[in-house]
Amino acid sequence: MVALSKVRIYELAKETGLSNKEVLDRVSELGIEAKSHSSSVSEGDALRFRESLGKAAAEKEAAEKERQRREAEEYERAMTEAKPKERTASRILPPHLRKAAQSEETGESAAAPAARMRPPAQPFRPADSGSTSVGGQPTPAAPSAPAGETARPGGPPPRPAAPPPPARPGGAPPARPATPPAQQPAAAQSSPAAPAGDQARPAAGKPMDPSRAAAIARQGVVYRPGEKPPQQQQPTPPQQQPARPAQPAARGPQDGGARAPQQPGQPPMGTPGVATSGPPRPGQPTIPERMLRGKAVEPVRKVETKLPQEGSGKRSIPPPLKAAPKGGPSRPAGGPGRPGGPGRPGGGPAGPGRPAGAPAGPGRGKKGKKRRGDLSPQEQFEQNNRPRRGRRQKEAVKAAVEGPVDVVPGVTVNEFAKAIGVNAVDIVAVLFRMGEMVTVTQSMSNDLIELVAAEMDAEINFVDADDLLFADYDEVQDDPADLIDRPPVVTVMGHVDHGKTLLLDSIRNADVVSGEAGGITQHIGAYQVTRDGRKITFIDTPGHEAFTAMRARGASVTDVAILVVAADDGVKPQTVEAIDHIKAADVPLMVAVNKIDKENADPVKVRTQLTEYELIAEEFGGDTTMVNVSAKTGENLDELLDLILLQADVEETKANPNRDARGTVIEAHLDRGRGAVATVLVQNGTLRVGDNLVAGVASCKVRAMFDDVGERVTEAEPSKPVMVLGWSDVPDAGDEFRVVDDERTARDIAGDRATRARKEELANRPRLTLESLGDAVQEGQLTNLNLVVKGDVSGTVEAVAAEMDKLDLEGVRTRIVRKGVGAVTNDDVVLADASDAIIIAFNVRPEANARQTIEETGVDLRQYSIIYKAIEDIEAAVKGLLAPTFEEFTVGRAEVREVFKVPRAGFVFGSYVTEGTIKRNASVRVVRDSVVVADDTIGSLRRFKDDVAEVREGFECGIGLDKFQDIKVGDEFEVYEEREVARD
Ligand SMILES: Nc1nc2c(ncn2[C@@H]2O[C@H](COP(=O)(O)OP(=O)(O)OP(=O)(O)O)[C@@H](O)[C@H]2O)c(=O)[nH]1
Repeated sequence: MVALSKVRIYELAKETGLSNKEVLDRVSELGIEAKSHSSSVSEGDALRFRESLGKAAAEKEAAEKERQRREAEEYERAMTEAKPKERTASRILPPHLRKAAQSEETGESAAAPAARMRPPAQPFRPADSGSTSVGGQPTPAAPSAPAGETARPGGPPPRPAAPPPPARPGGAPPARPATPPAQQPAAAQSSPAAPAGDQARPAAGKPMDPSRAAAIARQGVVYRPGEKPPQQQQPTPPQQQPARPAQPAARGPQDGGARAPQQPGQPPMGTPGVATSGPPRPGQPTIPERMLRGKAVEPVRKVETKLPQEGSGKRSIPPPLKAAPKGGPSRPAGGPGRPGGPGRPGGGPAGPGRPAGAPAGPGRGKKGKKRRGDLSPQEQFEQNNRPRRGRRQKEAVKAAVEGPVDVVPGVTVNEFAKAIGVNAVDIVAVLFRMGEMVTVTQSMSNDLIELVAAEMDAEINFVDADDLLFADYDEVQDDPADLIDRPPVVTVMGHVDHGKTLLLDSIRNADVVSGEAGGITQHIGAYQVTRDGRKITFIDTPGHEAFTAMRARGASVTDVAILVVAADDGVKPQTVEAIDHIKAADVPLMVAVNKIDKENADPVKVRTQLTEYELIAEEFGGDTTMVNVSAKTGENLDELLDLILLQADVEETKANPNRDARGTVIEAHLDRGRGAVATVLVQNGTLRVGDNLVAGVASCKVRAMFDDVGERVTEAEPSKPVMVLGWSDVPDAGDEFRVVDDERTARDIAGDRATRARKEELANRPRLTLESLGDAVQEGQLTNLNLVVKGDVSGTVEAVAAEMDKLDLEGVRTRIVRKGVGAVTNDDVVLADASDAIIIAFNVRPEANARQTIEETGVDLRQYSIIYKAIEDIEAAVKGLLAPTFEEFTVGRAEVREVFKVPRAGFVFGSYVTEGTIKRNASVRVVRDSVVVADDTIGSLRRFKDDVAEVREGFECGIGLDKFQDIKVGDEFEVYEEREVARD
């Protein structure tokens, strides 16, 4: 501490990085008298002033350090424990995606990514005011100055209360030795000497991403409001370094994690070559950045190689460097692995790059070292942040899973990403480039899945969910010894009134009359008759509609199709349709030429007509069995049955009764007394009472079974139709039923299917939107326009509701199904979905879960801030004249984590991009607690010290707004743009 009796204002300004005016204002607030920059205050007052700045920052930093330390540990542990692929997937998930992932994974794996998102071991250092840095003379760093020497730049001695070197910048005011620019490089170098551990402990107590604020602050981009950091020097922006820092090396510190602590006397911004141990520089990717870059192809390897650095600050300290080979231009030693190294040669010729002989930091990929070494930091930064195209994209988006991947149609982006071993964010990015805005929880169409797969070189097979579910069952081949003949299953089809029903009845009645079956005939959708001791199963719903409906559901139960053609009527349109369906199903066909008892019957003509459809009777030399019958008299019905059995012999209809049953629901209905009942046809295995079934979205524990004559049975062998009781719900005809292990499994599977079915239905259901209003009105489909109105204040809501009521919409009546104050809630969306309503939101936004439901349901949410605009839109929409061909799209969201005040530049809001992309000059709304509080433009966008055009999801940035400055931590920036949309 240097005791000074008097300190001038300008000295304090220089020391703290504030402008003279700001210092004056502050001392004035503290009741200290000072008129101008040359006024002096007592050392005691100066100390009060410094403390007023540094106290809060110091406490904050301490907390931040502790948190980051924990995160760094967690990160390392996670990286060590996690399997490569898991790491790949989770690491790069931003917080809001991590949350989704957490629901699917273990708490630990979900937590790991969180830690990974922040650069570890970065104590928060309030940015230096920049007064020195901005104008900082790019003094070449003392090339090979010994660490010790460099550590203490010759600059002015630290201020009295200066904290120990490594410690807190933002901390005590005294902490800042106002190091003259020229000496700062040396100061920075001192940092390597500091215990790596210190640095490795991330700072931060900020509940919200302190590392980000720290990173930004360290870069001298922004400052904490009201907490002017003590004279913390800014790391030199790479681009200002005389000698280009070798990027890979420059990244070392970060990668390594255990950074050399930053000395109070850190090099000022602008000082070339500084930054070795300092915060990440523009060109230096933060950990999340690196993760993103490395993710898809070799994410694990990349990170793993860096990890050692991170934690190796202590275990692999390379020997101090005298001089980097080739005078390594500013290869910042800062790597954790070289705490003792002469930190940074500020670009000096003898920059202590990698210690001689020291192995290249594991964190430096070959590529980085070779290809990026010649890039300036700025170039490298741009390369890091540019949209993934070309080589980088190619690397980044390749599927990590080799070989074909089974994909169930309708998978979400998250699920698909997991399946092919990439990060969901990559898929979102790929789709974004294709012009598709999707979120990770959204389902992908098959087309999109194929496109993404092609883009990422993933080989995929579309599979049915059930195929996967019951793959084990299906893989078990029946032992031929277990196979027995099963009754053929017959379906009757033909033109209307040609006698299908009578034929079925006659066959059955003949059978009943024959006494081969007892009990009272029950129409359960199918029945069995016996002929010469062999059974035949008839589906007793005639006509090809049922046959087709079943086929449409994937059911294939028919072994033989009987085409009924009335001999007195010949081939008719539905005869032809039936032929087509039977052929399409590739089912053996027999023709029953019916009504031969009638006088005008002409069976030969029928045969002749059928030849046109490639059905040549055997007696004509063809291979189609045709029998003349009379359903009325029963003539030749026995022959028909015999021929059916013959056909079955040819087809070899066999099954294995010694396994769990599977089959098809023939029909089902809700019975008043017995609940849901379904007739099922067992196609393989044996169904027993007590079995647990799942069919479509229904599950069943078989309570009881009845056969086609009403007899209670305890089991049903192959081809036996039985009515089953015990269903949770009414399954659909054509649903396949399977036996599963237990009731819970059955319920779960059915529930999953129901959810999936609902999603599919919603995805395919045309939603009422303002764009589709006109058409709906014109088609007479819409007479009531339901609206849900939400607003920020009740006055607005009432005004909107009143205006909507007054709308003259040409016969369409508006009906406000709900109005209220506050954010659009999930329930609002559910209500809108159920009532096919459009949501009008005035200055309010949907809550997170509501947003998700909107995505899932497709409910149209319209956000307005001007009432007449809403009225105009709805009026125009009803008239089918909705003019705007532009629609507003939210392109990104960012959460404000820190607010900084930059002298002469206003406020900068340290933010984390939670979704999409934040773009400079883009329109932005400030949303606070789901309420829009401002509409503005992004005036500045920075990554560290660099102005950038855009910042993507998962990255931190500093955002400046053109007008609105009253931003609070926790506010959300909703960046939007208007895009031309195709009108239906
Ligand atoms: N004479 C005679 N009449 C028959 C014969 N088969 C059916 N019919 C009569 O033809 C009419 C239609 O018979 P259905 O069995 O209802 O014909 P369908 O094909 O089931 O008719 P849809 O159910 O409307 O498609 C009835 O009046 C039957 O009595 C037959 O072999 N001889």
